[in-house]
Amino acid sequence: MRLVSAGCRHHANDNIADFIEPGELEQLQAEVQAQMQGVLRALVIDTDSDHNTQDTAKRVAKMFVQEIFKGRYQPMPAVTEFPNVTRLNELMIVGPITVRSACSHHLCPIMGKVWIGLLPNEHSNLIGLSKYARICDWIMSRPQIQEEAVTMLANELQERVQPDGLAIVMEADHFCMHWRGVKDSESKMTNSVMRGSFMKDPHLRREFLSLIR
Ligand SMILES: Nc1nc2c(ncn2[C@@H]2O[C@H](COP(=O)(O)OP(=O)(O)OP(=O)(O)O)[C@@H](O)[C@H]2O)c(=O)[nH]1
Repeated sequence: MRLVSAGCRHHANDNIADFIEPGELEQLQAEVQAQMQGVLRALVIDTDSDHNTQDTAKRVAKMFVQEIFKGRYQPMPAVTEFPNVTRLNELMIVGPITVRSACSHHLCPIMGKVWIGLLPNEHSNLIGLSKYARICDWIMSRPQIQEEAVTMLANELQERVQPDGLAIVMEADHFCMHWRGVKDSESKMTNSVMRGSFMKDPHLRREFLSLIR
């Protein structure tokens, strides 16, 4: 309700941490548990006598809220920014960072890897290496589609680091294609975002792409 009156978008891959008051996340998880119990009932699973599913609704609610979709409910991880004192302006690459996400359409897992390339300038902020993986995990721990996930990650890094160039490549397995539906277990999705000097300079782009192979 507060989200609606504030005009705040709350799509599957949006973060709503600013609207969660202390104690509300526990209430939200309890509501997910109750609704999940209803889903199991609708699936005609006798959770009273089936010892394997007695606590499934509780486990699934905890998994959604505290684990696999935590990037919707928790604030962005703290990121310390350091000034670029030595004026680094060479290509740097972080990766492969492991990606664990889920597709917005079927809530099936997306498992993959991300590579991040940055060309800082003297005004850029440098952030600790582990923070790339933390920010990535925060963005990916939501129901996503891959195209929007890489754009969200790029926007977040652009804002923090303000580099001259930013490149992101993501390669992932989509279990909605492997496990169900078309059942094509070999195909992967690869996409990229190239900004600033990676867009303008084909040599830089080639150097990045050759180093991540
Ligand atoms: N573009 C894009 N599509 C995705 C992503 N993850 C899953 N999908 C696709 O989203 C589509 C959802 O399609 P629908 O036709 O509405 O659903 P469906 O009938 O269950 O589709 P099938 O998977 O073909 O059985 C499927 O083709 C999925 O493969 C993603 O990250 N990006």
